[in-house]
Amino acid sequence: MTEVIDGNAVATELREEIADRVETLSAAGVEPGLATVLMSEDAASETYVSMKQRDCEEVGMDGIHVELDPEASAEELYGTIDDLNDDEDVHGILVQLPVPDHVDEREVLRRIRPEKDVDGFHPENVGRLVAGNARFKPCTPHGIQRLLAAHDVETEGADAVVVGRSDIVGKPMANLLIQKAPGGNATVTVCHSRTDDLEARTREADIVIAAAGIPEFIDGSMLKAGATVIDVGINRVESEDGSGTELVGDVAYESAAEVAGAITPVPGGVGPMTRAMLLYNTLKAASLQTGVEIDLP
Ligand SMILES: Nc1nc2c(c(=O)[nH]1)N[C@@H](CN(C=O)c1ccc(C(=O)N[C@@H](CCC(=O)O)C(=O)O)cc1)CN2
Repeated sequence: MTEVIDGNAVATELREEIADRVETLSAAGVEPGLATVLMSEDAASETYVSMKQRDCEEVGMDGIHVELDPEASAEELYGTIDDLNDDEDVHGILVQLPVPDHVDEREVLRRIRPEKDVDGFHPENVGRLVAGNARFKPCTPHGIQRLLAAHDVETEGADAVVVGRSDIVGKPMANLLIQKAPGGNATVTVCHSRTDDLEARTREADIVIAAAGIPEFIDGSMLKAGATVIDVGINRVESEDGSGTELVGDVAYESAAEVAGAITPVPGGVGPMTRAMLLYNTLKAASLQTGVEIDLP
């Protein structure tokens, strides 16, 4: 029987533990604050940001939301980041990606103070992660590590294939999986659009992380029997009956579930964990910035 890895369930448990730590900080006079910045009219980005704000409310964090016109200048966005960097009540800053083409994304990520960079995308935080001394692990790969642990999927000695090499998921995921640390010690292959014979690699893998951004790219014929399959894709496509749109992952779920030992659904798999790890990083940021120690969950 294929095990369904329920991200909503694991995220709910983690949120409860985070809410408990928020109370501890609050008793010490610290209210963790997360600022989200949206410079886009993309419906998906708007949804993700409002979900993040709702999550803050649920765990008792202070959610601050700034919305900028997508036509506004890059300088206006940089000014907003500078103000949030200087605001003592803001412990974490997240600029929802992607930003408009006229804005230099690298400059945006460099501009956020590394201590408030709860995405873990600032070059200093990327360097720390690669060196095995992460301040903030990027939310999606960290969430995947937590999901694997929650379902007792052993990474040590496992052959893992990461399909996708983005800065947000593929690269940090591969880095976390090779680290000499719990949730690491895997042998990792990173595949991408120029990889020859992708199937030959995925068929050898104990763990497949699909983060290519291509709807239903990985199917059952590409998997080893019993493999753990983690689907990072969130693609909105026309529904088969033509009645509207639906969300599908990078994995063809039905066909993959016939072969896999364990698999994440879309929605309800990796997405909720990405958001839960953002709360985790904000909690950690608040603790580090104020010197109030807590037991991170
Ligand atoms: N600054 C950042 N921007 C973006 C990131 C990021 O980590 N930091 N990641 C992605 C999108 N993303 C986070 O913002 C994200 C995507 C999806 C979900 C989620 O909860 N998905 C739900 C379904 C939601 C729906 O109904 O549409 C699920 O999978 O169950 C959370 C976060 C790009 N940008």
